[in-house]
Amino acid sequence: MAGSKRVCPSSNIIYYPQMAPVVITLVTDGARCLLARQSSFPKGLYSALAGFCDIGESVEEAVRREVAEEVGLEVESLQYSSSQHWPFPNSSLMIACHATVKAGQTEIQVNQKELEAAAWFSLDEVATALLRKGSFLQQQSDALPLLLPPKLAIAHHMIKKWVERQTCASLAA
Ligand SMILES: NC(=O)C1=CN([C@@H]2O[C@H](COP(=O)(O)OP(=O)(O)OC[C@H]3O[C@@H](n4cnc5c(N)ncnc54)[C@H](O)[C@@H]3O)[C@@H](O)[C@H]2O)C=CC1
Repeated sequence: MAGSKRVCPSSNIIYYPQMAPVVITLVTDGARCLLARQSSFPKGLYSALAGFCDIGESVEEAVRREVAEEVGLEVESLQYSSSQHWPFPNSSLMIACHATVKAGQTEIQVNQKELEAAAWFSLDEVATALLRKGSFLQQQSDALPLLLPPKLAIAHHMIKKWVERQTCASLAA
């Protein structure tokens, strides 16, 4: 039988492990993709938009709400991509989606409470950053090159998939 649990010996109440669903969305306007950073990220690092699902929300509703809340954009269409267990902060199920916004409605309004910065990046910029093997800790100068999440993160794979789709080519794993 699948599933872990603990039973309280005095009350017999069963406790099951908790896992929080998180949507992570790579937004594109067709030609560019939108990446964002929090002030806690290593210098130069940008990632896809992530946020915990609220109680009662579907994945689709969570994606639309997070994109609107964090960067003020309206999702036109979205597509589930893949998922990943993520142990931080205490077990999340990362649900990765690709989303598009309308070509004429791309002006970003960064929610400063949640993000330090967000910007559109071209295919060239992102493809070059994917090939970069820099260490986050070595970033000292103010003129920082774009850095992307490491291969263990689902965000990396979403960004790589987007580049592959745009170029119709497979990139090295
Ligand atoms: N695997 C990957 O590629 C990536 C994973 N992540 C993960 O996604 C999660 C969400 O990302 P962010 O919104 O940027 O995180 P965050 O750390 O900025 O969390 C935002 C806020 O959500 C609230 N929250 C709501 N439900 C929560 C819960 N069940 N557990 C903890 N906090 C909860 C808290 O108040 C927290 O301050 C984080 O755990 C982060 O590590 C984020 C980006 C990439």
